Amino acid sequence: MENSIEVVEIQKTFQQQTAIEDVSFQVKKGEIFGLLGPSGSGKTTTIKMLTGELGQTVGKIKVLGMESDQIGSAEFKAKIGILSDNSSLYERLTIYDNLKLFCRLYNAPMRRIDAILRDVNLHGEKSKTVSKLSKGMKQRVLLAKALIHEPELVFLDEPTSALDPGNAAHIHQGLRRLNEAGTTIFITTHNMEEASALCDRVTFLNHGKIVELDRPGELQYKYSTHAFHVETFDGEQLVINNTPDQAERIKELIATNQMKAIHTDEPTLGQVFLKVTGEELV
Ligand SMILES: Nc1ncnc2c1ncn2[C@@H]1O[C@H](COP(=O)(O)OP(=O)(O)OP(=O)(O)O)[C@@H](O)[C@H]1O
Repeated sequence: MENSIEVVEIQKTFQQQTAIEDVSFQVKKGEIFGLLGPSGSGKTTTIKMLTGELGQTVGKIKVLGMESDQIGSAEFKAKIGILSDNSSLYERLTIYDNLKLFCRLYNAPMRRIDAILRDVNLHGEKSKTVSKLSKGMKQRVLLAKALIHEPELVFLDEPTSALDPGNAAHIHQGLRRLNEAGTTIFITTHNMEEASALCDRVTFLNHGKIVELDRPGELQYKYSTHAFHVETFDGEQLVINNTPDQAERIKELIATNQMKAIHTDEPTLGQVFLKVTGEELV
């Protein structure tokens, strides 16, 4: 399958400090790929290198077939969307007028505005002035701005960090629809539930290095003890190994009507991160 992003052994050093060290990965076309890591692990630095805002100190980056010398060009910018800390809006204009300006800038059809406003749950608020919006509302307008020109690849740096659970869920739905229509999505987050729910594959970044990369379900399986946690009607909590010699025990609990509940021992993605790095993802 074609790759939208190819990163080979990159390193980024700021003065004396190495922020990214020997990082390699590929993002397939049409994938939702999550870059996960705690604060300071290098997520934003990675996005900035992928979008041309920062150059890498060492290594090779290819995005949508373009190499470092073309990354950041007008042709490149027309094909990607970015939501980051640096994204900004015209505070004195309304939501609608902001999006109208960005439509003109990107040569996107004006009819996109209503559709994108519905996706970010702001259709009823389009006449409001940006300076009067809450942080979460501004974040949603910024997301609309990143997507207005229907880019084939979008970079979203913590897209739902300022949102309440209802609006985060609405954005997730919108991102899934966008992805189903063919857009590749590169997302950074330290929200493990968001990553599990959205991403086809995730990579864990810790102190600037990749420590895992796989499908969320595969990582959960890999770091599971594969035991069953059983609760009986007597209130007993049992841990039974998933091995052939333990099958009789489970059969007996069911046959004697003692089995109240049974769960597998799959860790959450956050617990996997803790197991891999010894650090909490906060
Ligand atoms: N312009 C810069 N100059 C010097 N150091 C920098 C610069 N930008 C980032 N760093 C350092 O690089 C490391 C990675 O920072 P980065 O912002 O990429 O982390 P992050 O994972 O995005 O964190 P957060 O989740 O808090 O946004 C940090 O130690 C940070 O201090």
